[in-house]
Amino acid sequence: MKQMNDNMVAFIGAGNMARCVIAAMVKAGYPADNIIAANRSQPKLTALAADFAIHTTLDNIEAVTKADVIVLAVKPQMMQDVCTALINAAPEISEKLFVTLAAGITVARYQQWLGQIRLVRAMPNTPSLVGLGVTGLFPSGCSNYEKAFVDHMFSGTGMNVWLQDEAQIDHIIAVSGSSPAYFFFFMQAMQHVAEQLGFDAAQAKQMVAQTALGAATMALNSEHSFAELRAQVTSKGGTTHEAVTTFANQGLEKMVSDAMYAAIKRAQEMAQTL
Ligand SMILES: NC(=O)C1=CN([C@@H]2O[C@H](COP(=O)(O)OP(=O)(O)OC[C@H]3O[C@@H](n4cnc5c(N)ncnc54)[C@H](OP(=O)(O)O)[C@@H]3O)[C@@H](O)[C@H]2O)C=CC1
Ligand SMILES: O=C(O)[C@@H]1CCC=N1
Repeated sequence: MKQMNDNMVAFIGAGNMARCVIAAMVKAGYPADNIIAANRSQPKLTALAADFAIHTTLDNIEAVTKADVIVLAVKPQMMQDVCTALINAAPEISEKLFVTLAAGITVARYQQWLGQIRLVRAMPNTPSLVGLGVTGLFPSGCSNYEKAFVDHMFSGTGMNVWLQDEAQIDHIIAVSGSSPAYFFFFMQAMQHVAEQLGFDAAQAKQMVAQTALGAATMALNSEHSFAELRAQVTSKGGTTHEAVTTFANQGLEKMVSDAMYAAIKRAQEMAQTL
């Protein structure tokens, strides 16, 4: 068995999420020399090589042939074509460990395309880029060493959550995979109003992001529930009460619930159709 950091990890697809995971791995001390990224076009590879000194190639087959661990990081709609091309060109890769980042593609589907592979479905999120992500992990057919390796591989992304049931991957998409976008949307709306109120764009963005960071840091370091932390801000008869009541009256909780269930429904639909 190799030492963990001696495994060669190949990313197939070098887009947003691959970059986030690679950044987290390298920052956590994974040797850049043992990471290779393949992409169908050059620009993102050039940037990854410049930023992290990893190996890169335009040839997916070259990457998987060199790898011990193959990370599938293309869009779900591309996945079947990519997997089929890989297995046809290099059937021996079915003995390697696979990790997939894709939403909405089940273990059963990968097995149709690639055979009885050992696979971890991973669901990271973009804050992995700064080591403050959450990654859901669901293993299928893996050894304890392989699970330990994947845990190690994602340790720099932030927080790993191992899942017992494949359906929970769709749930973690709603809770943490997609949710950075919810917070960015909320912050975008706040920035817009801050600008209407006369703050310049850069200042408004910084004030909103700093407040979000402060609130999240308080919550992470506090025993209090979100409701209790909210109560600490909300003076009786004061300004916060008016703002929060406006959210409540306009159905914020239902809107959040509807949005999260819509994300889950979409993942389930993708699992039926891809
Ligand atoms: N973004 C996110 O927040 C999250 C994404 N995911 C999952 O991660 C996966 C990737 O998403 P994301 O990084 O956002 O998508 P991107 O579009 O940013 O990245 C996909 C990359 O795949 C490349 N690509 C496409 N076809 C091929 C091919 N045949 N061979 C090699 N490379 C190819 C694209 O190249 P090119 O540059 O030429 O287009 C692109 O760089 C998805 O399956 C998604 O479900 C999971 C969790 C969170
Ligand atoms: O939007 C998507 O489908 C991907 C999966 C989770 C975040 N982005």
